[in-house]
Amino acid sequence: MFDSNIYEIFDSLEDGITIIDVKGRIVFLNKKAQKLDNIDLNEVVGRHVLEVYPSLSQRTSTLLNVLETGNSIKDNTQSFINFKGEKITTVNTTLPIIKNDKVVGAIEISRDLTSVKKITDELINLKNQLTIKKDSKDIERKLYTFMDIIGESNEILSVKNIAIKASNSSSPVFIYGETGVGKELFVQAIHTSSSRRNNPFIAQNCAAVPEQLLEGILFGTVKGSFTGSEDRPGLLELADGGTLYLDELNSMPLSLQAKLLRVIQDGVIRRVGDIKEKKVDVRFIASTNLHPEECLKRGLIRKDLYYRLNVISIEIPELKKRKSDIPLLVKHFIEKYSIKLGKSNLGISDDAMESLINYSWPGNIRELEHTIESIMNLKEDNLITLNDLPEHIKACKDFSLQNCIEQYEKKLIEDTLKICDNNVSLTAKKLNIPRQTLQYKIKKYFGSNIK
Ligand SMILES: Nc1ncnc2c1ncn2[C@@H]1O[C@H](COP(=O)(O)OP(=O)(O)OP(=O)(O)O)[C@@H](O)[C@H]1O
Repeated sequence: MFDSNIYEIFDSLEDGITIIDVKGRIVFLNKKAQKLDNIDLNEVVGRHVLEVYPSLSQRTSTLLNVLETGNSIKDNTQSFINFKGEKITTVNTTLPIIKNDKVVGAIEISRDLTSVKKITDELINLKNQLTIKKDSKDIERKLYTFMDIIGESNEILSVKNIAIKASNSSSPVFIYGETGVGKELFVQAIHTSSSRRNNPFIAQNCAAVPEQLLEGILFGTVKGSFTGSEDRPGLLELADGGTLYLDELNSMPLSLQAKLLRVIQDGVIRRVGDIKEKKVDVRFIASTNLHPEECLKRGLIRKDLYYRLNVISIEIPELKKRKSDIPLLVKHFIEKYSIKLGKSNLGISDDAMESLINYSWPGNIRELEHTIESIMNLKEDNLITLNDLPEHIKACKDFSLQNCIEQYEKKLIEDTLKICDNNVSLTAKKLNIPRQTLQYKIKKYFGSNIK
């Protein structure tokens, strides 16, 4: 049917390839397809598809369907038990082979999603267990509250303010913020402060699972909705009464976004392949780490869905735009990992802190947390110094003369105040400067007035 060297190319592919002729007889299975089905090409070549795969019928075989209609079938999820008894899940695209305007066969390309499907099934089971056992003490999942959000900058306080208001309602929320800024932290805090706090909180990253499986994960499936499917609730059902957080919404296929919009508007869901509808009461929170305008411009998010979700809008600023929070966060993570690693609470030198403040943190708070964690794992003494920092952060120390003089001045004032028992007049006398000048410098360096 094809040039002989194309079969060699097919054999080198990661996807399974199955080819049948116009009579439905197997012409070729590449190596991956033989592995998926646990079948030897020599045993099946020339035999009819239904003879080789007795669990299929004229109606359910996509290859025979395509042969009959001449139309291709795209992204069809299929789960089946192969000849070794293994459960295999593939996503298939089946195309007619046309010569001189006539269908002379069909080709099926199968992407192996077995391991991904296994992981997503386990994930749903786990989320299911968490929701079912929400009242039992033995499986208590600690969700974040507003108390866990560290930061006193105006930027973070105004975001917190909006989020606290959001927790008083059940309206949808749309959150935008770069990766690692704390979106999920805020979402959890909104849930735990809301009236839904005793009901499920479920988070799903839309980019973490293949598009073809996402619909089943969200909406659930019924037996027979696709080959090998099972009766299983989706996350929308599991989140009933609670909050569903959809992270990286821009990775959700547009067709699924349309179905989601219907759920938000009508409050009813239908499992994949089901005819019955079910009422659900879910609070929706969605987020993206790409600016919403950009998502709309690139057509990654449906406009109608965006406007429906953006009832309460929250934008979490990057860490570099709220540098005054860095010292607090650093201290918080030092404390956190001191407890976790069973170490005494470490200190941090001024120049190390200065580099941490000056660095731009493209990975935001997650990067800062990992940096502190990794330093603390290696640390043997009690003070984090410039030398403990990774080179790219260390390089952020400000070596300008003005800064060096200021750092020296700060240290000198600190030491003299200590010697003088925090008596400002005595310290000023010792440093030979007017008392008011000293008071101004104390405020500048330490942010407080020492009497
Ligand atoms: N203000 C904060 N105070 C304390 N910890 C924080 C704060 N913001 C973020 N974190 C911590 O930083 C890490 C990353 O936060 P989170 O997962 O909420 O970020 P995200 O914006 O949802 O990231 P992504 O977009 O990659 O999903 C978490 O360990 C979280 O606890």
